[in-house]
Amino acid sequence: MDVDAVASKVLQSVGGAQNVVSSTLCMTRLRLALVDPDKVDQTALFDVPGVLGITKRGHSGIEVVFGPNAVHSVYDAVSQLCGTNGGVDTEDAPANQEHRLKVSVIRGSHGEEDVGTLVSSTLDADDEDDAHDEVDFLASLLADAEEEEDAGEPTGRPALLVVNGPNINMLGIREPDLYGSESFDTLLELCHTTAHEAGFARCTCFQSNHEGDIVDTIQDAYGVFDGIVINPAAYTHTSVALLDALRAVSIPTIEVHISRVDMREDFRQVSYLRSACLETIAGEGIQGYAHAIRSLADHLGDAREGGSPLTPHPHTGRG
Ligand SMILES: O=C1C[C@@](O)(C(=O)O)C[C@@H](O)[C@@H]1O
Repeated sequence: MDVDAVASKVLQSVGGAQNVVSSTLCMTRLRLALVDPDKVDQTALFDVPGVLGITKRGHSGIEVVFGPNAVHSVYDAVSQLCGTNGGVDTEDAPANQEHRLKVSVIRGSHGEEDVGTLVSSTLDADDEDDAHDEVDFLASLLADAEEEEDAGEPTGRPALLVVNGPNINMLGIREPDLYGSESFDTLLELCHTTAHEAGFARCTCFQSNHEGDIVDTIQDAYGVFDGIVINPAAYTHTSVALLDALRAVSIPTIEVHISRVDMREDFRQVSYLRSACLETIAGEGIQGYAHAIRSLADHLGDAREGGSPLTPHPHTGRG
């Protein structure tokens, strides 16, 4: 990944360096506070190599998820282009910069010794198996980003958008008895890994606590993404606007819920979006997203084999 190019594309997509008030980073995300949030071109941001997801923050903040490896170098490059040093959220930032440089080494060299040492000192994994899984995941993200960047032309494989509604970013903290103890970042990793394995060329994850932002994202997906997996969260039970947005773009969509909504309060039994979705998957924890992604891949594959046209894809030429 050419980090300078990535940083410059990120800045262009958010309205230029002059639109950035401050940049900070945490373990996996670049956090930008903006002068004018309307200048963000979300579609362009989704297209930046290495971007795993986007989360809106309040009125004028945006978080761009790069994963624990790439985020540091992108942050440095962004800070340089903005002429700021930004700041580090010390709560969850790694202890020192040496570690992140080591992480980038694993992409090329998979010498067991290097990896073991590297991981035990950087990723805080509980045991060696976890550490190796984590390394494999990081390496696969880098490989994906590079593959996309190098290809620079249509792959013929579909692009996936994963949308999460309000409070899903609180996974792991939020009512763990209902939603499990895995974090939102773990969910993002799962979506990326599964999408890659299922044959998607690209997987972009978006989360917002605001209904209008989700409507905008679904509209912007038209002509850009071939399939959507959505957990509308509480908007499931209230939002005609999200239903209309899905109908407007008519992109094949699967609805997913972490908990068993059908066994909960009466008001959760209603889904305004269900009629615009191919399928609803509920009660499988975060693995429900993996199920939904695989099912969507099957559907898109069947649609192609059966000769039914996928959504036109003027942007990338896919579909
Ligand atoms: O926020 C959520 C999460 C949810 O969509 C689920 O994933 O189980 C179920 C919704 O009722 C709730 O408002």
